[in-house]
Amino acid sequence: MPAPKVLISDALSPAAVQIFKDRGIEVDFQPDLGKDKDKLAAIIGNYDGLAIRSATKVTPKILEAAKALKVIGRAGIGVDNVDIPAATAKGIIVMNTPFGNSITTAEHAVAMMFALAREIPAADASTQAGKWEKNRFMGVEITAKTLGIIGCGNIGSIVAERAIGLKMKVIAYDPFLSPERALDLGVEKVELEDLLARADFITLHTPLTEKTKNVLSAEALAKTKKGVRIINCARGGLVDEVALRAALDSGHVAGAAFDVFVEEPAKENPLFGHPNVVCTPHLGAATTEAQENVALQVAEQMSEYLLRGAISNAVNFPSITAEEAPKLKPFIALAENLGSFAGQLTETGIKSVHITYEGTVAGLKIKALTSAAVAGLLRPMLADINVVSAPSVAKERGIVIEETTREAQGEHDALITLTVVTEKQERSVVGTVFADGAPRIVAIKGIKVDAEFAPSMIYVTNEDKPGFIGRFAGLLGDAGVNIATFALGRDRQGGSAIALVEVDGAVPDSVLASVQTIPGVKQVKPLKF
Ligand SMILES: NC(=O)C1=CN([C@@H]2O[C@H](COP(=O)(O)OP(=O)(O)OC[C@H]3O[C@@H](n4cnc5c(N)ncnc54)[C@H](O)[C@@H]3O)[C@@H](O)[C@H]2O)C=CC1
Ligand SMILES: O=C(O)CCC(=O)C(=O)O
Repeated sequence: MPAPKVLISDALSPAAVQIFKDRGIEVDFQPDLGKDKDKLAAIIGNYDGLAIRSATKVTPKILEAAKALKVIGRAGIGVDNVDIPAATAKGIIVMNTPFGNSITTAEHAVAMMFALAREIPAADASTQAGKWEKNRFMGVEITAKTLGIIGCGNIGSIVAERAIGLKMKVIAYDPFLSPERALDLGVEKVELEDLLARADFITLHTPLTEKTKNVLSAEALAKTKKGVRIINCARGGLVDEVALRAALDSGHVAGAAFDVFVEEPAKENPLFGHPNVVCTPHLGAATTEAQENVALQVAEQMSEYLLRGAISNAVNFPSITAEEAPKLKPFIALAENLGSFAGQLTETGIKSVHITYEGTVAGLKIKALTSAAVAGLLRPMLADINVVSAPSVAKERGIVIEETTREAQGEHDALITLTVVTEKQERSVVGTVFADGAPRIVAIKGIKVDAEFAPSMIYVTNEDKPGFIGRFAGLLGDAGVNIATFALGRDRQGGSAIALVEVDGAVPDSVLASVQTIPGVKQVKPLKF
């Protein structure tokens, strides 16, 4: 197999290039390419991996051209420059490095707080202009002041720890912060209104979502304490920039320090030019240490995925370690084939899917297996589905998915049972993986069989009556269709029977129609795996 190829289209630390090379991955380092979307679209089709920071915008158009792309690695935290639903729909794993730049970004927020409190940038400019304006710059102490943190996750918590060390009182608004964690951090968990009314400094550390957009709106700003200072080192759009400018102009807000802007690169901005505003060009993560951390980490993660199938810090797929990947592989194939078997027999809307993992397979990453089963199930109906996109597609369609794990109960060390409930019926199929690594079907609708999945198969359900096998084999023989393997099962003598037959090549419709006329035959279905 040729070595995978990775494109680095942003200014990552060169440490990443070395990691890829050391792992035997071909790497193309073009740090300015991300800014030229047409050039990126023209060459992206050649790569298995794309490593980026924030300048590269991975749009549906880029993804459309990315025919071989398997993984996008963001050397940083925010993945808002990647169209995740579009990448997911194409089965592309999107990874980030959730911790590598947190300390650095928290330190930037603290630096911005000091810059505001002591007007350092303006005082620096004035001093270097030879003005020596000792009386112009009257700062404020931060000791004993209240810091309001909006979003107390990785970065917010580090800011909280630092601020407590600086003898500030820290209050935090974060609906997902548990009371125990707040207690551990030594912060007071409050509602937004309370934070707005009490904070002397407010710092934002949430992602930009529908809920957090303009969390500091004109209305919210009006509820803040007069003289408040606001710091945003998270994402542009968390604060209404126009409303903030008005609050600065009126003197209600004493200062604002912004690293991130609604539009970036920010060439013009409502905040620019105000004497009490400090701005940096999205430098939160810009330290040697952080850039080295995230570059090394993203290169390691992408290499592990491309070479060993291990997934970590993916925002659109469960994590799988390099040790788990080879163990999972045959069960992923089994789950996908069981799903495909059920999907090919399903002709009405699917209401729910129940998957039972039994024995050793119950100890594996069942989320990944469920994704594979659902992808197999929906593929006969939806051509573009893949293991990464399957859960979200199922959710959009209102299909309920349930998983159960339990210890081995019968003769097999590991079993997967897939039960699909449609508008008309319930169908279940059971499979295992034998020691040779080949996935097999071991029961259908409660009837035992033993068959491997093959590229071309015929599934027949019939009444268990003498003569069926002879006639069936005769019809196939007369049509020149060779039978490779023949698996039979029945619930009881004279009851319901099934046949799962592997044939060489496709079976003409006319032959299937003839099989359907054999007395006692209920259903005949060609299957492909
Ligand atoms: N300026 C820069 O260069 C950098 C910016 N960032 C940005 O900083 C932000 C925070 O990053 P992390 O702390 O790593 O993320 P995180 O995911 O660890 O923390 C985010 C926190 O926001 C909270 N949150 C979510 N919705 C909320 C809401 N509606 N109201 C209040 N809180 C809410 C979450 O519960 C979570 O605790 C991200 O947007 C990230 O992209 C990160 C690194 C560098
Ligand atoms: O790569 C950068 O400089 C931006 C970092 C950032 O915003 C993030 O990690 O979310």
